[in-house]
Amino acid sequence: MSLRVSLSGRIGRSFHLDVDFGIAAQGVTALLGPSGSGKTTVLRAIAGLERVPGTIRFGDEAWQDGRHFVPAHKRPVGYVFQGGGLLPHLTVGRNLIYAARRAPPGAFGCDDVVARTGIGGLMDRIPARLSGGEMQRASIACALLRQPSLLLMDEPLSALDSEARGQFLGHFESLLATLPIPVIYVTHDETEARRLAIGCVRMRAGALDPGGGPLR
Ligand SMILES: Nc1ncnc2c1ncn2[C@@H]1O[C@H](COP(=O)(O)OP(=O)(O)OP(=O)(O)O)[C@@H](O)[C@H]1O
Repeated sequence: MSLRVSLSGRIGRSFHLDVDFGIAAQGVTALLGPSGSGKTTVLRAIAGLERVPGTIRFGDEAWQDGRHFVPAHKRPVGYVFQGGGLLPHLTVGRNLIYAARRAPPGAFGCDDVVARTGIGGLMDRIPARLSGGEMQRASIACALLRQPSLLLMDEPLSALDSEARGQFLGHFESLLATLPIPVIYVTHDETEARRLAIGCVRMRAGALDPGGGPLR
């Protein structure tokens, strides 16, 4: 299902967000822009974690409009944060069970998700014993087991050094390309966006960047 986002309002004392864009029903869309341009705020608004005036529609459902605001826990959204989002006291396997137990029935089976993310050998590890790349793969697995209809990723590779990032990008490329749901991938790295995404939304200072153009 496609997503339509139209938001306009002030965040805090001085930041004004004003965006209007749609993304395709499938594939990866990069949300690109310099630091402080409002990318995370847009992602948080889509997830229902931030209230910004405007409308957000997913397929024929209104997640927010002038009258309704669907709370975060009722939006079928998976969210992968910069440093991962695993519960630190649980092993990877227990994190997966925890994520799956709280989810509705859906398209992503446990074996399929473990195979896609390549984390079969990590089940008994606690998050503190994972590398940055392993942490991100396990976080993606947890996000998918929550059976999202839309996956949001906020600079998932930013905590990795450049060597790990290079190694991980290839794996990530095939993982994201085969997901049957739309993905919004926040980054300020044009190369990363070009490798992973089929389209992009560019932001600058809280608005869409009119001079941004397509991925290059
Ligand atoms: N809850 C808030 N209260 C006040 N200001 C906020 C809030 N959330 C974000 N901001 C401000 O909004 C602006 C955009 O922040 P945001 O994190 O969305 O940018 P970003 O493009 O994701 O940046 P980065 O790439 O550095 O993560 C910043 O100036 C930030 O200080």
